[in-house]
Amino acid sequence: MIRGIVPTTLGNASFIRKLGSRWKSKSVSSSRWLNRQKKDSHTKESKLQNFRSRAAFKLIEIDDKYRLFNRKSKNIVDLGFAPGAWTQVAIERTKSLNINANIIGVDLINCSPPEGASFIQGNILSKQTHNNIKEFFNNNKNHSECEEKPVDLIISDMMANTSGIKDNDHYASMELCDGALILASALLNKNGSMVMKFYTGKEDSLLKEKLQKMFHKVFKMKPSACRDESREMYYIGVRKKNNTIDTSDLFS
Ligand SMILES: C[S@@+](CC[C@H](N)C(=O)[O-])C[C@H]1O[C@@H](n2cnc3c(N)ncnc32)[C@H](O)[C@@H]1O
Repeated sequence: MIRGIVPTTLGNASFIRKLGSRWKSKSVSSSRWLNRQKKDSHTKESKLQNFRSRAAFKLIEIDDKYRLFNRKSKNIVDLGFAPGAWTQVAIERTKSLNINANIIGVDLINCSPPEGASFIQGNILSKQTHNNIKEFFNNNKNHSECEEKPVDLIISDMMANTSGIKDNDHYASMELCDGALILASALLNKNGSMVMKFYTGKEDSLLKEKLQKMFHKVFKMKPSACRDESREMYYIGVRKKNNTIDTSDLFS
């Protein structure tokens, strides 16, 4: 288990985009009573089912629809792991398929993984974190020699602390998605899949285009476990086209 790897500074990563002047100010929408009720019922249910957070239900819904966990899901990366509910779902779903999967959670904040998973503390916008993930799979081989890349599935629920300023939150989310895509281009197997959370805004279709360059099919989904007023949404990229996808193609 790798723990306590201190994140390197954001500025060190060559691929970090400069957000610059795109950051603009806008007001936040208020939450509605009905939504709060829905959230509360998921929170109660997550306690009943011993999930670390109600986020578990979002992944369960996505997987029920798109079957991300399958017999090939032997090596899984959970980006934005903390507090760990998605990893709990990954452990449950792979066990139910009789797969002894390597599951590694990655997060900026330190957090103990549930039994059956490992954890790296790191920033997805840092090259060092990508190297640490690669090293984890080099040391925990669970794939056949014919597979060129070590990862079969990337699940990303990453979200930076929201500011309430829609554009800022959107661009911060796009940056995290780019970090996840760069990881996928380097480590995800041909035919591997990916789910990523994003905060909706002007660059949604640009992100979709990048995913379409990498995956055979791309779907958009807002699980019912998300609050209606929330701008969070998920893209699901199914079956990576090639082992090697040049990041310069993605970002051109
Ligand atoms: C909504 S929470 C994830 C909940 C988690 N999926 C679960 O089921 O418990 C979003 C997480 O993304 C993490 N995060 C935000 N920016 C990140 C970054 N640059 N690198 C890695 N993790 C990040 C946050 O620290 C936070 O824990």
